[in-house]
Amino acid sequence: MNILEVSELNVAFPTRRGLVRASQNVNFSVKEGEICVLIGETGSGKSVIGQAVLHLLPQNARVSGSVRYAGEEILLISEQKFSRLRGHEISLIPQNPTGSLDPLMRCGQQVAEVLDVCGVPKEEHSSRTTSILSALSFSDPELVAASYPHELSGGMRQRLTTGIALAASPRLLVADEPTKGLDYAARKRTIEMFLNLKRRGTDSVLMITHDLELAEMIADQAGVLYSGELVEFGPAADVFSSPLHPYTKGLMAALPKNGMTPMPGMCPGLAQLPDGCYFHDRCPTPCEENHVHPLMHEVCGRQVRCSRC
Ligand SMILES: Nc1ncnc2c1ncn2[C@@H]1O[C@H](COP(=O)(O)OP(=O)(O)OP(=O)(O)O)[C@@H](O)[C@H]1O
Ligand code: NI
Repeated sequence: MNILEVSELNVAFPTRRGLVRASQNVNFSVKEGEICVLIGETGSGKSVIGQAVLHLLPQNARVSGSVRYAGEEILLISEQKFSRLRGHEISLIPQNPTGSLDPLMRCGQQVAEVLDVCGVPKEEHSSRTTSILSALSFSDPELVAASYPHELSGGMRQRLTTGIALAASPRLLVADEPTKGLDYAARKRTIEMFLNLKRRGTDSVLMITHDLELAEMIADQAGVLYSGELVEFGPAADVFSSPLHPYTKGLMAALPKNGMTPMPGMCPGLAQLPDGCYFHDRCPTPCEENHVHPLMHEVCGRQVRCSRC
């Protein structure tokens, strides 16, 4: 069953430079128990998709299309209706863990507070908190539960906010750049934590990240965004091992294990997008005719937006 279905999602921002088309006709879905990762360069429109799913887009955003959660349309429903889903059904791992923690409350209590709201009996709070913290790769979960946020490192705080998001047993977890700004050790722990979730196999996750190594390790499905559009979407193992779109090929070639070959050029401005292929100017194998904008089509069980594929 699909826990999340995004169809024909369009998000645009009116600006002085013109209409910034941050998300264009985006289509993808996430199955229950699956980890779906969206990758792409800065400004390609990854976070905007997460914000649309979580009703976190700014007021001035022009939004159209459909986002279905467990079969129910949620994109343009009232904030009052959406607030019943937020936290319990759909939970966000915030980018800034420090701002989302209460500095005066012990970490275990902050997890237990969520358990309480979700109706978990008081006598189970302590054992449930310990098991949640263990799943997050904390070597001493009891000690973490008894600590205050300032006593933890940045990486530990990041994992704790994930624990708080998981405590409500949400059916869908959205994580935007969970390894951003973490040092080597903290990033390693965070990756371990997501690998634990993957092994558990019950959590549905939409992850947005620049971290291609993390994406490759944990994703079941991967979507590649370029200039606000998906250019490739399909099983992550295939996308990483045999990319089809020339942009995906360029991203993979830039990975350290593949020789770190940088991709030349820049993506076009989202307020002045060309009519044809957005990747045309950077493409190592551009098509001769570039009048028609390529559509997503199926190739080898994947969706690809390239007229040469
Ligand atoms: N409120 C806004 N007003 C105008 N433009 C915006 C607004 N929010 C986002 N954008 C633009 O939309 C585009 C997509 O932004 P988004 O944050 O989704 O990119 P991203 O892929 O998540 O990038 P990063 O990897 O840097 O986080 C960017 O060009 C951004 O400048
Ligand atoms: Ni982002």
